[in-house]
Amino acid sequence: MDKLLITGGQALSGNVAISGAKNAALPILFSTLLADDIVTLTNIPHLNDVTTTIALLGRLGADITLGDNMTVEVDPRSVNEHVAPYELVRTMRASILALGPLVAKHGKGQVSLPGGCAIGARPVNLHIHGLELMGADIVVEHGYIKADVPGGRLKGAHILMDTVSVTGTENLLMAATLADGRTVIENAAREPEVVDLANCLIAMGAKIQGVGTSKLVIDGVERLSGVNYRVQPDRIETGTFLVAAAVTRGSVTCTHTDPSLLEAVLVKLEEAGAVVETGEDWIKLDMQGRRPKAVDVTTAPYPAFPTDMQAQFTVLNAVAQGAARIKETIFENRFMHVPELSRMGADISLDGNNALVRGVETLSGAEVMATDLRASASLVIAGLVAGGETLVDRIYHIDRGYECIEDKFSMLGANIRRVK
Ligand SMILES: CC(=O)N[C@H]1[C@@H](OP(=O)(O)OP(=O)(O)OC[C@H]2O[C@@H](n3ccc(=O)[nH]c3=O)[C@H](O)[C@@H]2O)O[C@H](CO)[C@@H](O)[C@@H]1O
Ligand SMILES: C=C(OP(=O)(O)O)C(=O)O
Repeated sequence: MDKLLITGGQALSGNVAISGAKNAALPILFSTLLADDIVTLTNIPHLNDVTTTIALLGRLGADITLGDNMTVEVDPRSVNEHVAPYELVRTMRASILALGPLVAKHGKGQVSLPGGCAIGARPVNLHIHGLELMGADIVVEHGYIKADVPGGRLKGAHILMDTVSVTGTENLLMAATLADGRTVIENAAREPEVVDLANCLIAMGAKIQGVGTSKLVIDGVERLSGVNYRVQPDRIETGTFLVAAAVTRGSVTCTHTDPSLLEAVLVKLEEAGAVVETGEDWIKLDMQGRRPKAVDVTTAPYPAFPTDMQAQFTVLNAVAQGAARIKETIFENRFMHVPELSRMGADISLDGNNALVRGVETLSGAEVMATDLRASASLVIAGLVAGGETLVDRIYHIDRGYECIEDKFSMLGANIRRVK
């Protein structure tokens, strides 16, 4: 199993090109199932989750061609299978996004219940309930969600989401594009990845109003066409590199990104003492050799501070001047990086969904275990600033969501390499 070996102590400096967004690429790849023609996607990141999604689309019968520079061409006309099997779904929760398109386009679909996940229970009741309101008959048995639409076509419905759910909104949005009549999704997620998906669907011919707001109004159409679509930059990868720059007291410019997607994160980095400059598609962070100041963080749905940046800010606070509180409001078990950071010398007390982090002068390198995607990223950042060597085990989590992470950090001057 691969591990990352990091010798800490270098201030990061230079430019890093940000990849396409994992959490936009995945729903957009699944949305190709809705089309009647070839969909060509660009800026698709080279990640394990993307490979899994492509394998899943292929298993359903789609014809997939990989081009240069991570261009993916999906021809969904050959789809003849409607079951997303456990062996593929278990590695990636986003597989649930096959359900809405299958049911909308083919009138039936079966998706294995995504397996247990490290950061919380993550039920899919909102996905199921929304599809039921649109007329699908759904049973959950033998570990599968089995959906069938009497008459073959979903009907428009009024759906009030109990909780803001990103993939829940995406699944129902995709389903509604081909339903008969109007669907209204209230309390919809406003995350940029939902917006990117909606824009792709609109380019395919979908009729969607309220994009980027908490009320989506979708008038179903008979068919969606093929399209050429470029996936937006990854705001979480961007934020991860910016925090790494801040923690190592360096100066890094993220290119090929979009500062407008990271407002809450940039505000917190400035509060921590970083000098942040932005252009249309770049962000430069300069710590000017100074130690960051501790910043309080509360995670919440977009446009508030993202849960996917919480672990990285835990590390920032762990080496900052002062103490700060981190409150996680989205997932009930998203502090698994804390015991590992404590083994590296961090001073963090946990109380339910609150962490009190008291900054220490230095962390010390240790063997640590990656437990989930962003927790893993936080351990890498900790390794970059710690004294001595850090060995991060179980980095298959990182490979789900960060493209060539060791190459990108190496180019910024980090001493990091992949070992077997
Ligand atoms: C592939 C993808 O895009 N993953 C992102 C997505 O995950 P994901 O879409 O799984 O997260 P959700 O937005 O659905 O989860 C938000 C909260 O709603 C709860 N919930 C969700 C659905 C449901 O049917 N019932 C229910 O109770 C969840 O347990 C959680 O407490 O949004 C999260 C929140 O921004 C991010 O951390 C993930 O990186
Ligand atoms: C939690 C994440 O992903 P997933 O929803 O795919 O587990 C993430 O991207 O941080």
